Amino acid sequence: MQSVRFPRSRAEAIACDAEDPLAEARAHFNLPDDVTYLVGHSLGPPAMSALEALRRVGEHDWATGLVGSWNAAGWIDLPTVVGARVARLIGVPPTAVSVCDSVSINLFKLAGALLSSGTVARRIIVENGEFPTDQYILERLSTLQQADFVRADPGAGLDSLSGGGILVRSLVDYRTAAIADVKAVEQAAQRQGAVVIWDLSHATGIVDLRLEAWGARYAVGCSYKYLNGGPGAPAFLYVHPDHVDVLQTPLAGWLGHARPFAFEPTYDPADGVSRFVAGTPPILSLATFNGALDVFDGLSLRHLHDKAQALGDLCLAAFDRLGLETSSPPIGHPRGGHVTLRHPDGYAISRALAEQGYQTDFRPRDTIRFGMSPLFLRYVDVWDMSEALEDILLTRAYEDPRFAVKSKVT
Ligand SMILES: Cc1ncc(COP(=O)(O)O)c(C=O)c1O
Ligand SMILES: Nc1c(O)cccc1C(=O)C[C@H](N)C(=O)O
Repeated sequence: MQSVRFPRSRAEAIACDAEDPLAEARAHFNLPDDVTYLVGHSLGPPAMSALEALRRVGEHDWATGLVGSWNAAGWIDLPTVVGARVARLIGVPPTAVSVCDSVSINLFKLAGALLSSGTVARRIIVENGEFPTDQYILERLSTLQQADFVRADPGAGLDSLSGGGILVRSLVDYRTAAIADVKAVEQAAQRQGAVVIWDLSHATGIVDLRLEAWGARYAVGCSYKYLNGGPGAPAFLYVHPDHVDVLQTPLAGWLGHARPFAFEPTYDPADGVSRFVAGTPPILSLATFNGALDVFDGLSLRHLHDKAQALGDLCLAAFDRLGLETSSPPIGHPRGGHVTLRHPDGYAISRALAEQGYQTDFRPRDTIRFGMSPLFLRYVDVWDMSEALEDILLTRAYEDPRFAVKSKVT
């Protein structure tokens, strides 16, 4: 599976970088010299092409083109134009994706539309341990729509599907980076007359997704992690074209209307997944995200995933050597783009690492996440980080009281 050697020394790590078929992608980014960025699983850094798009949309399209840019710069079509680019990365037809709103809102719209479609039992199943917004949004939606809400144990969502319903599942777990077997879950769900909405937030741009081939019909996901769309960039929503016509979004906004500029008093849904665009898109963010996607042109998701996997294995080997515990799939086993380290002093250790320029993040109660974004991270970065980690643990530098003070965003 991996096209790279496993480095056993710093020199070998440097040699791996020299042979890396993705090495040139790093030149698309302009990261600060004193930072090793291991948080691409939370907020991807800006590619130069994203910053250029942001400048262009602000200084040219908005400043000069003014309102005419809705037509001249194609703003009005951006949700579907950018959607087609995302579609390639998740393995679905180009017309099957709209870029709009946040993951939270897209989940609400999609699950709400399915609940009222009459095509599936009025029951939503979410596993405990799913990303909190998924749990909150779906529980509230169930209350609003008077549907059953079922909380399943982690990994047991499928067991709750007899009788049908809507299972919401992350393709890559936000804590452990474990990857779901989409094809198997879809087959099991479809056997029971149930449907699955996939949350692709931690999967898009890092896993070689083939959603259509795997039988997946519905998904949502964000753009600001491995796709590097920028903070607050709009999310996306996928519905397979064979299943979209029966869906009515509960947020029937004018830009999801078949003829928005006819200004008709009653709602008539647009064709296809465009009906899920509710109100005016955040054009500055959407254009920036469009620019960010240039980096993926001509790149193979397979290569990206293989490199993330190899970097993660290197990191896990260091944890092993240091006697540290992980909750991520072990060396050689498929996982998403990050690896975890579990330690009772996890927060303080992540702060101590940050002070040396190694940025990671922390999730309660004891988990540090190390993002392995393959577009800009080098083998030598992971090697050096593991040496810094070893030093922090040996000297107990993390016990400095400064590192106990929690910041608002961790
Ligand atoms: C799996 C998952 N779903 C949803 C979200 C949140 O989505 P949003 O803030 O776009 O609603 C995140 C991260 O923020 C996430 O990791
Ligand atoms: N979406 C975020 C935000 O608005 C602020 C800070 C972090 C985030 C994140 O992306 C968290 C992330 N989804 C996670 O996996 O924890």
